[in-house]
Amino acid sequence: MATPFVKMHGLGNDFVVFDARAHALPAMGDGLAARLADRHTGIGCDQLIVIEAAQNDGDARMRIYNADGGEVEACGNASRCVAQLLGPSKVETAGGVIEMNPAGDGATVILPAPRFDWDAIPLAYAMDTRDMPVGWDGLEAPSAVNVGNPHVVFFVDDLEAVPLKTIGPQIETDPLFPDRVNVNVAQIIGPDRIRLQVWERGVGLTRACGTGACATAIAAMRRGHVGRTATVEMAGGTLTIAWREDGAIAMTGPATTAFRGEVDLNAFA
Ligand SMILES: N[C@@H](CCC[C@H](N)C(=O)O)C(=O)O
Repeated sequence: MATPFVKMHGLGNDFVVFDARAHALPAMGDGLAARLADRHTGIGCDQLIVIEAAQNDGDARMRIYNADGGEVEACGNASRCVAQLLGPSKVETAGGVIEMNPAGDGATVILPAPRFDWDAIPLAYAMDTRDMPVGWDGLEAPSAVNVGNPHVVFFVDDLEAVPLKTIGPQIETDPLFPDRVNVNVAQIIGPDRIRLQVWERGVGLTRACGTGACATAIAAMRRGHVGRTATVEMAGGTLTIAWREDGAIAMTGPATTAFRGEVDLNAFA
């Protein structure tokens, strides 16, 4: 039986979105999400998104699967895409409730306040998460932030000089991060401008990472590198991140529908 999906992206970070409220879906665990995400033998995407009925007071629930098939807590770029599909709403995720405010060809989404406690990242043992006394091959003293999902952020003078494709997977799987981690390498290029490259947990290098942009901007604000609003420039484009007075994070940027299709999920079982 054919199941409809929407192929969307936020700045080139791409998603296959299913609406399980309208069409019953098989469980995405057990490798189904990874098979659908495969760019050679599946539909192809960085993350697979399933919209479900809300479990609490929200309007819907969003479940997120990385390309490796692992279910994760948050996805910033997919949140803006889901905002386009659902309209103004509150959406439950494993990383907290996200407020969706679609506008034009994009959205502003409000993420819960960032967490900095070492065991909320989580890290394997206690340490200062603003200036962590750790390093890997020249990448030193990062910050760690949980914005629904775990991020480590390195500030460097020359982004191009960092071999993130090589060092990203080493840091992602370091025992310091028991849930693994998204690895952000950032260069401050102005009082309110940051350049960023992200090695995403469970995916690899992506053209943009919404939660990475949030985590990086928050880490830069916490260190006093930028003010309470900053733009974050990535290979796929730019997001604006504001750390609001109430502690929540507002992320603004585009959300694009590439095409709509149908897939026989039995073929991927
Ligand atoms: N692309 C995303 C992040 C998706 C989840 C991440 N790879 C993780 O494992 O936490 C974004 O736009 O935030």
